[in-house]
Amino acid sequence: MSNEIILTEVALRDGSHAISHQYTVEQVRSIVQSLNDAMIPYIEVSHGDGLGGSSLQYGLSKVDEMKLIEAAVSVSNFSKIAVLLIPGIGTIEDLKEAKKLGAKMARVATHVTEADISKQHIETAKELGMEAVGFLMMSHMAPVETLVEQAKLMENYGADIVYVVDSAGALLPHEVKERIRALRQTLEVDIGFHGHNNLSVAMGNTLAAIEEGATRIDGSVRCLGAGAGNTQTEVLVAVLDKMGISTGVDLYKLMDMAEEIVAPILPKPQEINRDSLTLGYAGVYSSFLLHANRAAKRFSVDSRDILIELGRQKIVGGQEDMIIDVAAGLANK
Ligand SMILES: C[C@H](O)CC(=O)C(=O)O
Ligand SMILES: [Mn+2]
Repeated sequence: MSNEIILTEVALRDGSHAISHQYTVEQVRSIVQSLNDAMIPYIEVSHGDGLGGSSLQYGLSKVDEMKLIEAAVSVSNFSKIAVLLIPGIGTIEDLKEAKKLGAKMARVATHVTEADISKQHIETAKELGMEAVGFLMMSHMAPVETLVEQAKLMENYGADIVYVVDSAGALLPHEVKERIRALRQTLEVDIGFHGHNNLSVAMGNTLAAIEEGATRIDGSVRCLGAGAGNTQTEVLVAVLDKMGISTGVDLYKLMDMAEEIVAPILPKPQEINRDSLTLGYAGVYSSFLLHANRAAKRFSVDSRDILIELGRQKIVGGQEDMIIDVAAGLANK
């Protein structure tokens, strides 16, 4: 277990799902400024579904994400700005534009069995002089051997770090352990973990990942992420400090910004309610939560039934239109 952990704050990307992609330039500026003051090493800024995500399918952004990235870069002299890119949603051109605006890290995300589509994006990120991260989403859906094989592909393409991403918040601590352990035994590069708190085990999963050798960890202040949110960054910093693990982050400053800057912009406190619990229970992509809530209202069906059916059909990111399909199907039954 390492005694140093490098954190990436994801509220300005994963949290975009929770606020229906309505971040303003002013909000991004004040959040980044205060995260920078608290010495958070990396801050991710993009549409919730990554560069190019603003669309009818995924949800329209209030403000062009390039403007948000530009604002973030303009107020951070310590923190590095990261962007998320899902090949097929975001393009190489989007990545070049983000790099031009000052983004330093590209996190290239694919479904856990589809790492091969990340090749040109990881290679381009490296050619552009960016740090490249391979981000294997919905990691609960593949056996450990497949995860290892896919992570190895990302490493071979040039990724500096490969993440196990528990997009559905469905993994339990022993499952995180076996995944991180297997990656640690196989890969040369750093291993990361990104959790969601739908089953209330994001913190336990994160600590399990760290125990097995993960050194790059994601969190969101006030759990501002999709579903019930991510591992809560300010809590994680406190817990790691108690364990003698250094993050370099100023805990009081992080607590203050969470309370005074982030809490007031939450539409409602992030909590595990029956819908977010169902995400973790059924193994459904956390960003489907608000889409399922809207579809449930529109078709007068129980959102839990929609989520359970999406889990049964193994619907993954990029198939948001299936949420409507499933809801309409349930309404017709
Ligand atoms: C596009 C997704 O929201 C990426 C992510 O944060 C996850 O899979 O979890
Ligand atoms: Mn996430």
